[in-house]
Amino acid sequence: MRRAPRVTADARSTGDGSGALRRIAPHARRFLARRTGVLARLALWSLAETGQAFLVGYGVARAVDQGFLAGDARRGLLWLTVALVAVLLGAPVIRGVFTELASLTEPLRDGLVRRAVDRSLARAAPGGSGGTDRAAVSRLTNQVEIARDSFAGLVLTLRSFVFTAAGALLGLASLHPALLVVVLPPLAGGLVLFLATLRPMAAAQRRALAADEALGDHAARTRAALRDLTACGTGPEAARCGAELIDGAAAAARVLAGWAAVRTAALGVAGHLPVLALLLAVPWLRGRGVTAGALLGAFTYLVQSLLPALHTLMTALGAAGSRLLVVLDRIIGPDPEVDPDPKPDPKPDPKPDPEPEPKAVQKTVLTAPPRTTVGVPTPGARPPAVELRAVTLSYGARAEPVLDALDLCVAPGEHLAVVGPSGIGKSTLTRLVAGTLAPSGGEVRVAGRGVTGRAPADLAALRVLVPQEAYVFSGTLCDNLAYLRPDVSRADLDAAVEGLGLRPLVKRLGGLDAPVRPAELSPGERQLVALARAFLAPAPLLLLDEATCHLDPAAEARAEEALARRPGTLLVVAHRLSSAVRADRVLVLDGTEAVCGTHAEVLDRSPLYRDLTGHWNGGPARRS
Ligand SMILES: Nc1ncnc2c1ncn2[C@@H]1O[C@H](COP(=O)(O)OP(=O)(O)OP(=O)(O)O)[C@@H](O)[C@H]1O
Repeated sequence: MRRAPRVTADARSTGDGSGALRRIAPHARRFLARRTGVLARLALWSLAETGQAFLVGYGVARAVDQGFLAGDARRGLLWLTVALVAVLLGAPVIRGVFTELASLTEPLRDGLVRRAVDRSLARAAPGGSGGTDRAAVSRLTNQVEIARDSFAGLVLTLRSFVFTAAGALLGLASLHPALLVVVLPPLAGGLVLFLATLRPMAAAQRRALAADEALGDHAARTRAALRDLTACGTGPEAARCGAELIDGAAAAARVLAGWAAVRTAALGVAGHLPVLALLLAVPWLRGRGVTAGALLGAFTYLVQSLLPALHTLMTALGAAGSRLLVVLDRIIGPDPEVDPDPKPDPKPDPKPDPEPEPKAVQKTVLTAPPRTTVGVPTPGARPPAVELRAVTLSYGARAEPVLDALDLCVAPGEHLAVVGPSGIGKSTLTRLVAGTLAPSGGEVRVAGRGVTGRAPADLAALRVLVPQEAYVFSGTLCDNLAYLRPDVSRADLDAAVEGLGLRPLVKRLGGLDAPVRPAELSPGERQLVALARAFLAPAPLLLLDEATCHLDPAAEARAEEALARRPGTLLVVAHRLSSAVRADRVLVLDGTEAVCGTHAEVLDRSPLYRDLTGHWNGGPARRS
């Protein structure tokens, strides 16, 4: 997998925009990669803006030099008409741009709403972190709209700035290269000054949003508990707490306003200095043969094209850009409900990066610990239970890979937990190992045999995959349990029932030979049946893809321990910390960097794992 520079887990909490950027970037790349057609059409419309920007200044310069100053008023008017037509052409161009823009912003809005609803439901559902997700209302309404509007504004202005600036700078160069020498330095200086304010501004924006959500949450809680507060006489305390939150929100808004003022100052410098520089440099430019028309054209470029585009860009990037980053991070990034504003970890990262790999080989090699195997199996030794060699998986020809050059080696008998944020590729990995999905590149081997293209019956002999939604068919309970091993003995069946904790269900149904009506089983019971069926399967490798998500922690622990005791290898997509802690090793997928090791090792090496454990614990992560 590609290695990214190490970013500490607290980058998000300290409000550092780079942490949010790192989390958002893969999603953004995937989103844009799926819309190359729209982007190409936008670029085509925008090219017209380049021509328009070029013609406006060029027309004015030629009108003066070749027309009015040369005594040819007709020619002058003709060039001015060219400039005027260029301005008027802006209307159909903007119409085309807006038509394409909707194809970018509406899917973004729909995706964010889906994500916010999913997260809220996951929190509220049994097995989720529980509680009412009050901030969801803010995310679903206010924040999604902010994201859509900010994104639209950003695309509009970024695109307009790039294409207009290209046209204007081309025009300046075509009038006289010396004009660029005068105009470019103050312009670039202003831009750099402005860019320096972006990070602190994003941090201030994040704190303002967090304060806003905390206030909303407090108001909702207080309203719900009004009777109790009055009965217990703790109303004044709740009011004091509310007042503190209001003060905090006001302070955050003031800091934000302060940065907005600094940004406006930077905008003033960048917006006016080039004009001033051009005025001061007139004698020098005249000495270099710059004509009066070229000077007038240059002023037209500055006043008409470059500076308005720069002004809009700065306003959009400063306000919409930082707002978009912060809002997207709150909707897509780690659940902000868990840890709205944790304190930064005062301790420096105790360990440096593990031995860095040569830059040319940008992949992560994750081998089993030496006690079980070495990277390359020795002749005669048992092959690894699972082996991934430079495995890459993209769901589309031009889609960003979900897994990128991943190497992994799991020893026979090992228990590996796979963790990572939602949508990172955990199910994709299990499907690749199960052989139901072919990699775009690289090789997947189970027990030393390639799985790609293998017949279903052969695959069934190698592995069992238990997905989140367990399948139970009509028949007897015994039929269901013995499905993958029809010749199973009664003693083994009993061992599976005991081990997996199925006894209460067997009793309720009236014995192993009682008929099962799948609709009458709870999701947890269905999962237990599927797990017991996998427990009895002869295949040496067991793949559980969140297959215990409907079980309570105790039932999950009992089932996983039984499955780990079974001879064979266990690969579990974990959705609770306890599930990862039970495993021999944990594989953390985070899109740009995969880390594998024991729970303690990955806790130390992976900031994402620390974040996840913090989330699972219902509070900030602790180092063990
Ligand atoms: N059949 C598919 N076609 C296109 N994209 C897909 C397909 N299946 C998964 N994806 C995408 O691949 C990425 C990884 O998905 P995957 O289901 O492997 O993630 P995950 O880590 O298991 O997520 P979760 O924990 O939410 O189940 C996601 O962006 C998902 O939208």
